[in-house]
Amino acid sequence: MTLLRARREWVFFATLWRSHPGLTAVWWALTLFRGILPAGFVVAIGALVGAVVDGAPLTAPLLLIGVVFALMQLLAPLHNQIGSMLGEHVSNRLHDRLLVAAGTPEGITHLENRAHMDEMTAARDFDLGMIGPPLHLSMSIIAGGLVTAISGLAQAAVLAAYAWWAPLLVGGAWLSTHWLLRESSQWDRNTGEVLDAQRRAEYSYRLAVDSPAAKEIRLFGLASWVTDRFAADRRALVELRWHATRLRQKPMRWAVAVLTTSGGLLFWSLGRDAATGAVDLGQVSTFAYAAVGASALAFGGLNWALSLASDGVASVLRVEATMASSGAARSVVSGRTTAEGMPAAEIRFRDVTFTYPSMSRPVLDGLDLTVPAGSSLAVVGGNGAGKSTLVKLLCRLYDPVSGRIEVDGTDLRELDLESWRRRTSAIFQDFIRYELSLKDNVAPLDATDEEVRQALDTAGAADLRDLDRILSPGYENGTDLSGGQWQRVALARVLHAVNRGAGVVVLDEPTAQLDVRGEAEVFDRVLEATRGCTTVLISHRFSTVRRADRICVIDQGRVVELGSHDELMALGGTYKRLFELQATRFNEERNGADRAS
Ligand SMILES: Nc1ncnc2c1ncn2[C@@H]1O[C@H](COP(=O)(O)OP(=O)(O)OP(=O)(O)O)[C@@H](O)[C@H]1O
Repeated sequence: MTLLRARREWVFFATLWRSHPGLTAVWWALTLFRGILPAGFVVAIGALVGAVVDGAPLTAPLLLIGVVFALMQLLAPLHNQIGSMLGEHVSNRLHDRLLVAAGTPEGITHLENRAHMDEMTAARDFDLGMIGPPLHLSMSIIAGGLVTAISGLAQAAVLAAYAWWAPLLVGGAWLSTHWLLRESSQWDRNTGEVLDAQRRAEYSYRLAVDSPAAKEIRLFGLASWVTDRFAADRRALVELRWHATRLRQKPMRWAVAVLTTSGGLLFWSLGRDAATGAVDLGQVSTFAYAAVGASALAFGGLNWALSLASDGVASVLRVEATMASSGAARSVVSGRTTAEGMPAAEIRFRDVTFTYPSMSRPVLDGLDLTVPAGSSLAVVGGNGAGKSTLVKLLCRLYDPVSGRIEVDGTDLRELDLESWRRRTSAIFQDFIRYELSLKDNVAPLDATDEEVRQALDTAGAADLRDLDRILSPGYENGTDLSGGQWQRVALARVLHAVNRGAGVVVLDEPTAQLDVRGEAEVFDRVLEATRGCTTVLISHRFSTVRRADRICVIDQGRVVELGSHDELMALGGTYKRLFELQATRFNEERNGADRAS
């Protein structure tokens, strides 16, 4: 029983039941009923032939044949409909569980780790039709297989009325063919090869049909390249499945030989008994039809659709288990101390070292840094220096590998994560452009129109007034914004959180897409609105950076310079060099523009 319970198929059927017991009960009842109908049909045929031979009334057998025949025709579409509804229920339930499983871990490592991503790919695609039919369609293929199996068994049972050995002969042949062809009904879709092809196919598909990549794809003439990649990956998937589930020649020959021999023996015996009069003509008809019907078991029964569907369900459940137990996914664990009002004194990075799980070299390597509460700190450094990583640690999307981040002397890991995240607000370099209304883009959770407008005004987006307008041209009355407008909306999101009580503000390249005048104006307003907050600003624009109370330069995972703009200029180090380089460029460009005009 334990072995049975561990089987994917068992888990699949148990999931059906848990998703909708009522529909599952009806689906099983119809499966059973449709399965035994063919046995009723062969018995009715025998009764009709017997009545003709005996000259008995034909009404009852004819009526029976009519009823059975009508039921066989009517129940199939009804069964498919119920199976389809049940499939929808199950996939909705599994999608819900998958979203919860993926969204529950506090950190984001699980979404970046190869092993977890493999599991997520397998789980997420269970219903997308990328490698097999979606669940609502699979249900009728699975039902078809079960009906064939039950009908074969029922007709084999009818054969028991002829001879005790007849069902054993048919059953033995069936078991042999299934054993011989066992490889053809199985496909391990969770191999790295399959999952990579699946992920690539899905990605190529999205590149081709989603709008973000549309411009580049056209401009670089990549349309057919993307289509070809998609076609190749799909073909690879189909081929992988074909190789796994195709009927193999040698076992197939053996299966045919076994079936021919067992069928030959049965019909030879039936013919001999009919000739000697041991069985009458009606019985011969019944047993002959039953023998043919039972042999359908040989190739029918449980099929690849069940294997695929069970695999998909098992993947979702496995993801749940991984998310609940995996060290990587749960590495960020909430503490208990409330972060209300923090920081009152300072945030301090103490000897912090951090390495991404997929990398061998640390990004931050013994970094020490103190940010006084209520002050602003700008972080500068070359590309890949670790600036964004620093603020991701501050937001506790990851935890340091060693060292600690302290808020007023308390390790960040000891703070209640929810209250710390309420205290923190951030705009990341790759901020999200939600395909939602303007209001939801600024304040996805509850907020008054007035609050949203105020945040938009401060972020320099006062011209965006229609809060209900969806920011995607794909919707009725939807629209799109320019890059700079989007950035102002994302800034408004941060400012709204500040208005709601966030005291730590992370601004990762907040003005990269604003024009020069807009940048100065918006940034002044943002500084004003976040006065009193502890602000960490990352920017390559020194005109923005110099406004911060203090500036730190990061190199090789450590702070190499720290001080105010004037202090760092006086120091004459990296900051001064970078600042002057940018200022010279800016002046050259401006002079060029002046001369041109
Ligand atoms: N999720 C990740 N997984 C693995 N490596 C990562 C990840 N994110 C960043 N890195 C690597 O960490 C290093 C630091 O990245 P980070 O984004 O912190 O740099 P940055 O200083 O913000 O750079 P930029 O100025 O280009 O934005 C880079 O080498 C990058 O390749």
